[in-house]
Amino acid sequence: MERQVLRLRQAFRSGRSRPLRFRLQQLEALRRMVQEREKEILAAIAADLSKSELNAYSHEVITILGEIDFMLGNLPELASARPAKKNLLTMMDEAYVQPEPLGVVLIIGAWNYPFVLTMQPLVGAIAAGNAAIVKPSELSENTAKILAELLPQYLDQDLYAIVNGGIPETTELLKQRFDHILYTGNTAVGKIVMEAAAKHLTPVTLELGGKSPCYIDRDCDLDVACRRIAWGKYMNCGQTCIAPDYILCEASLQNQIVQKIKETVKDFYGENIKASPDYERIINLRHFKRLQSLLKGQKIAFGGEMDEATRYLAPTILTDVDPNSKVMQEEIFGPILPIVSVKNVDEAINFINDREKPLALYVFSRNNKLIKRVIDETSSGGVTGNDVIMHFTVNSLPFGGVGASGMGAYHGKYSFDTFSHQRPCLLKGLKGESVNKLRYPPNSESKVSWAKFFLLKQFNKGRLGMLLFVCLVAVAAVIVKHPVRSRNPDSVQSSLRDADLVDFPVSSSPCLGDTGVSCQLNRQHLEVNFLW
Ligand SMILES: NC(=O)C1=CN([C@@H]2O[C@H](COP(=O)(O)OP(=O)(O)OC[C@H]3O[C@@H](n4cnc5c(N)ncnc54)[C@H](O)[C@@H]3O)[C@@H](O)[C@H]2O)C=CC1
Ligand SMILES: CC(C)=CCC/C(C)=C/CC/C(C)=C/C(=O)O
Repeated sequence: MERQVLRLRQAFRSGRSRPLRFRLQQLEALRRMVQEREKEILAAIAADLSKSELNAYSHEVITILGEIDFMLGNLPELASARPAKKNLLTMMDEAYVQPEPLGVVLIIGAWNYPFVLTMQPLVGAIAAGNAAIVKPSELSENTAKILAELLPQYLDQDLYAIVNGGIPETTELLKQRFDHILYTGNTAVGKIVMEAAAKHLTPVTLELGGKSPCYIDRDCDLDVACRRIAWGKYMNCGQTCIAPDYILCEASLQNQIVQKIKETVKDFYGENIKASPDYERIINLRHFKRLQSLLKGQKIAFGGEMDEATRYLAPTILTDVDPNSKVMQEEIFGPILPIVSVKNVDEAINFINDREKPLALYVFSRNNKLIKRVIDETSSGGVTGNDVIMHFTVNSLPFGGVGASGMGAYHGKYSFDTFSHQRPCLLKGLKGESVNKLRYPPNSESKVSWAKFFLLKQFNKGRLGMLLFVCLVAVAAVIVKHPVRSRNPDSVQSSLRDADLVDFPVSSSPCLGDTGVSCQLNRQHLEVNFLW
């Protein structure tokens, strides 16, 4: 492992991954890989999650193609330096923020969307100019295998590597020094990753899980709400990090919701759900048994059928769920939908705030004010109002958790930023020492006042602004000097001590050219003396 990371680091040091042209070529190669090897990729995802190839395409491949296209279209702008605002002391200088790659990054993916959760971060890492190691989940072994086969055929092998294996391999990888780690998976392993990263002071993005609540208001189109919730809950057999985990609603709505979701499930998957190509299976026996145990002692209002041999668990709804029961203590990550009664929206808000911050929050209502209120009075990684999951698909929105549901974010521009360092650059010339005097020792009250004047003023108006500024100073000089002199010339003259004067090198202004003009500013009387 150590050697592999070293090899990538050497390739990164060579500077090969930095030029825009190279990054664009690699992203195009990745797109070619997805297009040319689509069949193999879809077959692998389908095998891992008992998913139809059509669903594998719409759940995973579309997102990656969209992300690559976004980067190809926006990379020149994302990677270019951005001019920064300046203060009076630096107005003659060049100030900008230059995004730069971090170095060698590690991407650890989860099994539930095994292609998108490894490839989408990789697109960001390549776009930002990094070298990267990708570690797919061992639980989605077919996708892990096909990625190990395909990535080296399309991408630069010295810069991008794939490591397959289980906990021992990941543990070994985590001992190495990386410049960033993006991990997707459960919270317990998230802590392991963060602890390992801390040893090298490596920054982390943690894409974790949690229980994403779904509040249904009394004033709502229940048909629409239930259809959308059923789609997001039972997609991928509930194994979606941002699936609505449970429903909060007034007790009077419970039976209608059960009825409407039941009808929707029939519309979606037919009478024989087991035979539907659109209904997936639980990833493995361990997760199947975990889900089975969550049903113990619960009132099953719908579903509940299961088949251990094929790891089939029917779309299920639990009613009158006790908030203290096991199913309400951990992320469900399966097709079980508990309904918990609350008296009103206030109780729903308190219920949410009494628990860890979730990865997603959903609110259904005709009343936009109520939706905004729930958003304002709670916290979550992301929110969709009157739908579920869909904020994930908008790549101009950052995707990530908060609190226990994670830290950092990615997708689109946010991926680029996650894998970049925003480097502040200030380029000064070697002239202007007369102004610099105010920061050189020995210090004085006067210099501090001038430093305040120069540093606390922003100046970003370009050459024309500069000219205007100089004119203003000149006008100020004329206006201030004459009236003050005529009122009390002695006090002005006596206050013109050396300590109060700062040379202002107008002559170094590019807009004035080398005129030899400079002026002295007197901080106490706003006096300007031109020295020709
Ligand atoms: N925020 C997000 O974008 C997403 C979050 N998730 C969350 O992920 C969870 C499901 O994924 P998991 O079952 O955790 O996936 P998993 O079992 O595939 O583990 C995730 C990764 O962690 C590694 N890993 C596992 N145990 C480890 C250990 N002891 N030390 C080091 N590395 C280890 C695995 O090799 C794998 O690459 C859910 O909680 C879900 O909500 C899932 C998808 C997306
Ligand atoms: C056709 C369509 C709008 C599909 C939506 C696909 C989608 C958003 C799937 C969820 C993706 C995902 C990676 C979830 C997760 O992180 O668990």
